Amino acid sequence: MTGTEAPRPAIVVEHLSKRYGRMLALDDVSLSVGANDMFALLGPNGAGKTTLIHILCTILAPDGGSASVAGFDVKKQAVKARRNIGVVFQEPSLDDRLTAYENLNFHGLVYQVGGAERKQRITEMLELVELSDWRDKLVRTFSSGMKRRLEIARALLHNPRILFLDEPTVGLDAQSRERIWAYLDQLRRQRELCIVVTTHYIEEVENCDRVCIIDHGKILADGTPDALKAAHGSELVRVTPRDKAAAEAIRERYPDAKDGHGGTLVLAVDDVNFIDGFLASFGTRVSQVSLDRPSLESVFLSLTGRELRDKGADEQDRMRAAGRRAGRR
Ligand SMILES: Nc1ncnc2c1ncn2[C@@H]1O[C@H](COP(=O)(O)OP(=O)(O)OP(=O)(O)O)[C@@H](O)[C@H]1O
Repeated sequence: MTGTEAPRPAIVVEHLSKRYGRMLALDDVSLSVGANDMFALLGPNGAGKTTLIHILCTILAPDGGSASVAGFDVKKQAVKARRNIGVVFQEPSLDDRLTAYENLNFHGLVYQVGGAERKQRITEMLELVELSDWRDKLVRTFSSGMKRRLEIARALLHNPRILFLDEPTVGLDAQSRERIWAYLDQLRRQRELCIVVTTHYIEEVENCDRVCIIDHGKILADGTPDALKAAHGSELVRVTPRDKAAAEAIRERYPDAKDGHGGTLVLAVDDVNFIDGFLASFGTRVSQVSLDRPSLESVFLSLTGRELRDKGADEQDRMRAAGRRAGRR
């Protein structure tokens, strides 16, 4: 590459579509991701994130459009594309009966990483995810967070150019989630690596280079967190009505009020005097009022008309985590 050439994107997606029967899971999706980008796909359950990741990982064929990863077409050059990617799937895929080392070693063998290099990479990757002391322990003795970390180590073992992580932190406690993001940050500082991560935890994507908001199989917005906030964000006032009648009265006065989580109502405001006016009318009929600065949450709300973290998503998280625990038994 000469100094004047633009770097090649790691991922290029053009007019991609995918159906499951009558359900259009991806609807004319186009995007491109830079070689060293941390790119987040943000959307609620069922938005189409996993479908997109599965197509990019070559395990699902699109119905229309095209996609390439690391310059290789996912349909026509699937094997080459696969060599350049590492994947952490939503569902755990380690062999519980093997040790951490054995899981990584097996992966290295499958990807034909040579003996000496394999050993060195295993040591490095275990260090990265702080599991060196657990190298020879059976994976079934690991916590969910440790398993996720080991899966990240495994996905990186063959030195991929692109790392896909499908909801890597779902069902994990706050501390484990933070650690996973810390490893991803560290990785990007060490080497050129494109990281594509799906999540429905809005607070996790604030530090990504780019965020792509997806819902019902369509991309609604794509940009840096700051650009998205500038273009679509507004201040949000979140109120908790004391009772049903209060909620109805607020809705009547503010027909654009959206349902927030925990029975709250969310109002997008652009008038600095809004709260004074609101409290004058409803101060005695609400138990709580809070003001959120423009955030990705408000971006999501203004683009989709609802909040991302709804009760259903929380419930699904709990069920998934419970399912994983049951799977371990
Ligand atoms: N194998 C399948 N057969 C039928 N419908 C499917 C299949 N896989 C996904 N879907 C449907 O396609 C839509 C997109 O699903 P997808 O899993 O890609 O979404 P997602 O954003 O990853 O959500 P989640 O976070 O719940 O995984 C959903 O409505 C889902 O129910």
